[in-house]
Amino acid sequence: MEKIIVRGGKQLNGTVKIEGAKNAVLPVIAASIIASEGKSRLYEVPKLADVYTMREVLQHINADMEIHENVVEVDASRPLLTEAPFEYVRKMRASVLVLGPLLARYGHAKVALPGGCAIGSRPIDLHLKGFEAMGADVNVGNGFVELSSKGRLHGAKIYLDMPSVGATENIMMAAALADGKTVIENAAKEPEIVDLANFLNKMGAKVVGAGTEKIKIEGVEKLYGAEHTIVSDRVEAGTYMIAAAITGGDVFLENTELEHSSALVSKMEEMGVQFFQEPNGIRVIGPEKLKATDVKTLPHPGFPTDMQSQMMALMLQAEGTSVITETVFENRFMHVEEFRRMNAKLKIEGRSCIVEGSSKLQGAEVAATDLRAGAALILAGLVADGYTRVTELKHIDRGYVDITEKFKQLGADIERVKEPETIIAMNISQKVAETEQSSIYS
Ligand SMILES: CC(=O)N[C@H]1[C@@H](OP(=O)(O)OP(=O)(O)OC[C@H]2O[C@@H](n3ccc(=O)[nH]c3=O)[C@H](O)[C@@H]2O)O[C@H](CO)[C@@H](O)[C@@H]1O
Ligand SMILES: C=C(OP(=O)(O)O)C(=O)O
Repeated sequence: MEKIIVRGGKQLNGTVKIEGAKNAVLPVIAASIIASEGKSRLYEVPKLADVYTMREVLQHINADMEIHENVVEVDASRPLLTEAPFEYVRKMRASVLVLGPLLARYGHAKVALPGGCAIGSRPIDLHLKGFEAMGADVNVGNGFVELSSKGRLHGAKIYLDMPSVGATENIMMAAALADGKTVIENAAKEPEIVDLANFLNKMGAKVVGAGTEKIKIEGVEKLYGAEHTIVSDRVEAGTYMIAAAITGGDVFLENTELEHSSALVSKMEEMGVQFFQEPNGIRVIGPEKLKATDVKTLPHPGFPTDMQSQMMALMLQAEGTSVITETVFENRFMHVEEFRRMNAKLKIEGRSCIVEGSSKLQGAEVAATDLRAGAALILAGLVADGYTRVTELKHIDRGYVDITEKFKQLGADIERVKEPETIIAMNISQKVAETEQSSIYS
């Protein structure tokens, strides 16, 4: 079994490069299969497990996707299959984003229904409501959702009961090839939605209003391959902002901008953290003492749920009591139990978690329950006494490129080890490791 082992107590300083966003690249790759002519070339693609899963999905349906370092090329000009089985959806829910493109291009799409996951039940009813409004027949059965339309989809006015990111993306992609005009009301406003709209427009689509609550799409007959640079990952950036803050360090985040992280930055400023926008990135300086604050997760531009667990790690070090309220997902507090294993004082009341600050965190063996929870446990490990061993790294690998190397470059005592090789591979503070060996590996 692989583990990330962190020894707390190091202040982080230096520069870290932020990758292209996972939540932008996945829909953009899905959109690239709408192009029946020409290749798409994508830059700043993060080398994440999810990107490789997306390649498996594309290869399964007969599209060609090549990854060369941070550049991805997609050629979907051959006839495609229109079915994606459960093995991909199980690994990565974003596989459902091929529904809109396949339906629009072929009038048929069949994808395994995603189940619930560690953060909630996550239905796709709003995606289906949108497709139905555009003229698709929707059949759900035997663990699959099957969509079909007689001829081209038609434009429609679609109101989303909540601003779902995935539903907005799927509907936008389907509407790009539909006959007539589609209007999505109460659309999601995330920067990743804007990135997808920009890519679709480069492919020949006519999308306006992305980033606002009303998106208008005038359908066209054909889309073409296009070149695009993926927007930078605001959640990866936020994770390193918290790393700087929690260790009282000074970190420069290259390839990111404050504008996409306003809610997080405001909250961290309230806690005493300083931010400086510089030409090519953001400098973050942690204070000597952090102040408590309260946070409620909301759709963008509200505080992102994908930063909730990392924020909890930071609040555990603040002076005073903080409250986090999770409104986006119904069950995104699985990390609370893991933090408690590190001696954190946390109490869940309904959709809120009361976080007692100034915790003397202790290293422990803890499991990443989802990708952000995994990152949050590493952050807590940076300030805990002794060694924190984080397991279930497959979650972390879905969302973070080279997380161990990046933290090490900033000065953290951190290693990723395979269990049998643990003792040999550990070169973190070798002397201390030797003296504490019995407690670390017991
Ligand atoms: C690949 C990707 O981009 N993932 C992000 C995306 O996920 P995802 O697109 O799945 O998230 P949504 O915005 O769709 O989900 C938000 C809420 O709406 C509910 N819902 C959603 C669709 C639907 O048809 N019915 C319904 O009830 C969900 O259960 C959830 O409670 O946005 C989330 C919210 O910012 C982020 O945490 C994820 O990192
Ligand atoms: C929940 C997340 O992703 P996904 O929607 O891909 O599970 C995330 O990125 O935090």
